[in-house]
Amino acid sequence: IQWRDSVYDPFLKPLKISYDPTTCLHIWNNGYSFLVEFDDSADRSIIVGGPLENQYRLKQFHFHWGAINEWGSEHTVDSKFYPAELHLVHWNAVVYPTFEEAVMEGNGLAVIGVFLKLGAHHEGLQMLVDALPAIKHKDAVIEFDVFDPSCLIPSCPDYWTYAGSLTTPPLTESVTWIIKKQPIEVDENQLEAFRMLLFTSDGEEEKRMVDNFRPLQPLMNRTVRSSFQ
Ligand SMILES: NS(=O)(=O)c1ccc(O)c(NC(=O)NCCc2ccccn2)c1
Ligand SMILES: [Zn+2]
Repeated sequence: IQWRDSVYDPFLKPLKISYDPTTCLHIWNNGYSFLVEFDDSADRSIIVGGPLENQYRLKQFHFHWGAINEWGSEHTVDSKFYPAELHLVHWNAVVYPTFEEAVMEGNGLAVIGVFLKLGAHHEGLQMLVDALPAIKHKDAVIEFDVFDPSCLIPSCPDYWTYAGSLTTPPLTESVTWIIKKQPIEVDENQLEAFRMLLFTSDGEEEKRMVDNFRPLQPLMNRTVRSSFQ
């Protein structure tokens, strides 16, 4: 994202986020990141508005991070990397019967990206951090009863939005990206906790889960719109 090249779109609406914390199911290590998954069998945790034509259901959120604080995010702002980036993944259950089908279609997914910057301790994130030792290895999963992911979303309503893809295989061009302008602050211990996770299963030679971000890709002829002037 090059701030000066983004185009203010006055027709962009505020993003409306309504999450039900009791839809939280479990937290697990999938060997690429750690993710918190939600019950998406009904419209209980949804987003609507912003650049979106339909409402989208929350399915999971996960993070990408670096081995050191100099990099880790999958988006940059004026070529600046953040040490980590949160992705809240939603799918268009109005139009598609399943997430798997939505993944293959242009208006199938909406992912909210939130930058993490080094700073103050983040109380809401600490609940996740406290669970990480229990899911150190690939395929480890623990129950996670109640968690409200809106505590991880900055209060400032400003965002950039553009049409993009999944950042991991299958890399399908099905994502309306909504990147929040304001980062959330987390402290060094919290970032270090992410870096204690492993890509590897229990019993395998340990490989620390770090640098699980996709390299920057060319914007080509895409326009990034901003919801703010
Ligand atoms: N990183 S992202 O673009 O927000 C995103 C969102 C929802 C997704 O299902 C995926 N990708 C995904 O689940 N891929 C299947 C598992 C996998 C395969 C290879 C690398 C990482 N993860 C990525
Ligand atoms: Zn992601």
